[in-house]
Amino acid sequence: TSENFEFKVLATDGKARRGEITMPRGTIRTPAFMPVGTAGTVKAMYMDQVKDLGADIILGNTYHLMLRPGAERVARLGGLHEFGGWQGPILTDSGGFQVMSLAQLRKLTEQGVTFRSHIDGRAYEMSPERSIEIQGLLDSDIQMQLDECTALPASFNVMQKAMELSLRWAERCKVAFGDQPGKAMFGIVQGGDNVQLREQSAQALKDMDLKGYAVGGLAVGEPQQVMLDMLDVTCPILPHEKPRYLMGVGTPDDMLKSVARGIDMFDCVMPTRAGRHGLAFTRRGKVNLRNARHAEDHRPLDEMSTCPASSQYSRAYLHHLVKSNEALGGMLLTWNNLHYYQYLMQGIRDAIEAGRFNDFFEETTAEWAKG
Ligand SMILES: CNc1nc2cc3c(cc2[nH]1)N=C(N)NC3
Repeated sequence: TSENFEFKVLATDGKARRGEITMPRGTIRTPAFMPVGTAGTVKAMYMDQVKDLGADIILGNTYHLMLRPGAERVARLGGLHEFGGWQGPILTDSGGFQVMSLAQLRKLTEQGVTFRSHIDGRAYEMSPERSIEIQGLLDSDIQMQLDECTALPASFNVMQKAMELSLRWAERCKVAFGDQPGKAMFGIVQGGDNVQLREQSAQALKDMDLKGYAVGGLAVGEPQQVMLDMLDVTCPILPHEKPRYLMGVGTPDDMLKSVARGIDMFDCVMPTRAGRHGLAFTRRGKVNLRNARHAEDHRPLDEMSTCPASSQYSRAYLHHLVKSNEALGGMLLTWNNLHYYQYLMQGIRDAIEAGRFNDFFEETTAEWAKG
């Protein structure tokens, strides 16, 4: 660990990077997958399990936590780490995306966004300054700028206005964040699916000399190739020696292809949400435990896995739990899925170090097809 925020690229293989971020609360091995802990909990998991399966950092959401239990309340209770029992680094999203996707009666101006809570309809306003203030009250280690997320498809003009507003908000967040050595504030590249806007956004954020850079406004329903094309444009402009975080991504396939284009950090609700809905990610592809074909299949999901959820329960039992909507079903599949995601990230990190990422990519995708 270090009293500062330091990112080092330890090895490269093509555009793929193996690195590490050292911070006071711990070291983040990259490429990294961050389990989503939206409301201060990784749903259906104990934090000890999350740690044991290899996660170095988790994600929390400003939007959800400011509505409930409230940022000032979390601060009075010692901050998010103390509150939820996660002692490693926490990255918090700024609320930009969640306000646009969850809140009601949103009104966006240069100053910020006003909205009503999707929980109880109470009115709130969120400015870049307030978002950074909330993330500070949560004692977040990596804080995201407040940005305007446009849904795709959108007109050039809409994407341009949102990208330019997000740049002005990045400046205001940088000022509001100030100088906090052991913490970081990341900018977010916007620009929709437009090459020029993406280039402008990345270049302008690079000139702000921030500690890290997220690529946002993607994984909002656009085809995977559009997302990958935007990475091909954005990553080469971003500074080599700063971490790159692709927000909201993604499936194992998304992550392999994004690592190949220079991405270092990921977060996605896929493994946890899919787990609660009966979908298992395994080294041999996806397994839908709702399917009747598992009803008398005594094999575990993956007998070779070191995760008990994957090796010590039959598919038949998991099928029964899922069909019966038993709490244990979501618990075991969430555990399996997060374990698989960390197993995949470990394989990616090892492969880059060994200079064999392309081979790993081929082997891994071929194994998924085996089923
Ligand atoms: C699930 N897809 C997804 N795309 C995102 C894009 C963004 C984000 C969160 C996301 N999640 N948070 C932001 N503050 N901005 C961009």
